[in-house]
Amino acid sequence: MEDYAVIFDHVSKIYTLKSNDKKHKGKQFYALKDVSFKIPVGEVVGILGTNGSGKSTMSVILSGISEPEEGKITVNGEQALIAINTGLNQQLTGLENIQLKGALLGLKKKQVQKIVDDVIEFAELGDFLYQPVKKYSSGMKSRLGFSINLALDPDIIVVDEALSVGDKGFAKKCLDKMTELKKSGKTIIFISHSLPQVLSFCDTAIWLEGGILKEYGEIKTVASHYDEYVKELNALSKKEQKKLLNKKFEQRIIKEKKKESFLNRLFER
Ligand SMILES: Nc1ncnc2c1ncn2[C@@H]1O[C@H](COP(=O)(O)OP(=O)(O)OP(=O)(O)O)[C@@H](O)[C@H]1O
Repeated sequence: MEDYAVIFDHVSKIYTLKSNDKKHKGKQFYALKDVSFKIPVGEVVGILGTNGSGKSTMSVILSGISEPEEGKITVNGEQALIAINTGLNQQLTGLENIQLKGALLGLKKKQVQKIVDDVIEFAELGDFLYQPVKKYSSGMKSRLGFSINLALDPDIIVVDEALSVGDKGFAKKCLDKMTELKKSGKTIIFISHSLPQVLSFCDTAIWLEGGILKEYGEIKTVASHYDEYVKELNALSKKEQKKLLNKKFEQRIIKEKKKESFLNRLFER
């Protein structure tokens, strides 16, 4: 088991629909349904899937922010999520955010100072480090979040679209850093809408569709199947696409339990 960084064993995540449509509002549905896989230590895995397929849900579960309703997750090592929205406190300055994170993790003063030094060097925020985060651009927030989480030196790194914001120069710097971490044997789970980025960076891929795991395997194979699927989907008219997606979504809604019939109860006895 130690050979695996992450094990998902029949994991399901259930959300309540917030939709305005009266038919479904308040009903529960599967954001992830019965997902099982094992990620070996040191593997770099891409998560692929169209909009709403469950990628971000997977990232919050993988990083321990949210718990699944069904199934079991085993994580061997410290994990960290690097995302656009990294849960930074908007009222606090960049520096105070680092200190807060350090305090929450129970780090010593020296360890916190090391993180501050690393962030100053990597995030290139200059004097903004002493400004409230609410004054930051989205690129700056992502730089701060990325740098803090990297400075914590986690064993398992979950990257959720964070590399797609900010300027090209910083995105390249992040990608270089990720490549360095990949070489050092870290387990990386990479969520991105960009198929070329996933293809060039990952060893394997998990393809999610409608909350279900469609495929997990060698990157080139999964990426080509996914690409074929997206092309087929895009070839449909907008009306057909909508109809298909609605139909697929209906299948994720949890139907209310049917009332146990008198006959069923009779036969169970
Ligand atoms: N907190 C929440 N409460 C209710 N529904 C949610 C919540 N978070 C996500 N969802 C819904 O769960 C489904 C899966 O969403 P998720 O964000 O995981 O998909 P995704 O693959 O990351 O999509 P995208 O590529 O558009 O970011 C979607 O239908 C989404 O609307």
